[in-house]
Amino acid sequence: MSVGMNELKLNEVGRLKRVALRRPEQAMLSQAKIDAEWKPLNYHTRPDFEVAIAEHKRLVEIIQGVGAEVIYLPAQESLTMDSLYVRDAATLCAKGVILCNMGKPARAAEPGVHGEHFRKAGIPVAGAITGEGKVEGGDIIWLDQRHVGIARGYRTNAEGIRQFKEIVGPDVHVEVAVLPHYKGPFDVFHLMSIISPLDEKLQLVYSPLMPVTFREWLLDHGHQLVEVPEEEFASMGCNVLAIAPREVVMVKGNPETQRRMEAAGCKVHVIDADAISVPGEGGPTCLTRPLIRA
Ligand SMILES: NC(=O)NCCC[C@H](N)C(=O)O
Repeated sequence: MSVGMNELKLNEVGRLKRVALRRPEQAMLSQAKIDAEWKPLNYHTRPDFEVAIAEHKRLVEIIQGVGAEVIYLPAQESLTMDSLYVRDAATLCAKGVILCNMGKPARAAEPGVHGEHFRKAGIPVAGAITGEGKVEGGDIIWLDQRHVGIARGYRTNAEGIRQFKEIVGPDVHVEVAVLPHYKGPFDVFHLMSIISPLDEKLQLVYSPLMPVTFREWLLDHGHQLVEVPEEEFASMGCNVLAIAPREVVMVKGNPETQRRMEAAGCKVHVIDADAISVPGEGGPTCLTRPLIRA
């Protein structure tokens, strides 16, 4: 089936043309807010506000380096500093943005703020996950226009997946990856914790925690896998943002993963992320909500 003229191109690897972010200044607001929130939100350590601002600026420069337009999401009283991780509150379908319904209760207000801002900016909102349905954007990867992977885990439930399928329609194959318990319901463990697309048929994966059916499905569809070594999983080696095909942003401290991606022909930008990624476990994919890709 051909892609209609006004359909969004759905993939996670095309050159970024438009992307939404929220700066630490609007998500974290101040060191006092960070100090009040980091433990209740289950962060590993206390992020430093000034370091976060500097690290985020560098990420933005890299993204703008491929010509992407950056849209900044606003601050809002109802948001916690988890709102830095803008990917999770929305996902996409061919007709526009789908607002999510967060599996982490403390993040419940985020999709509403995304929606309000997108509507004001003229970005089409095509649907929303509601009621008992839970979906977070980090649990969804679009492989192409007609194939999408979604995780069933602690952040995305069966009712959320049912609603997502209804919104994307019968022409899209939705492959469900049932995640393992791993560290339990209070940890953050998304589909994108174990897979990051690098190119159309090239995926960075952490196989030890991959559902067998999902891994086999990728292989059956001709995908090649670059493996993250065990010692680089906890340091977010597997959370890598493609800003163009085989051009990626990764968190520093994962040299073997970097070497393997370079051996697969990737250009790798390494960012310092001691404040914006490591404490809250949100890597470059979580920090960005791509809206338009080539
Ligand atoms: N897509 C992602 O993996 N997002 C990371 C979100 C981290 C945030 N501290 C959370 O627990 O939701």
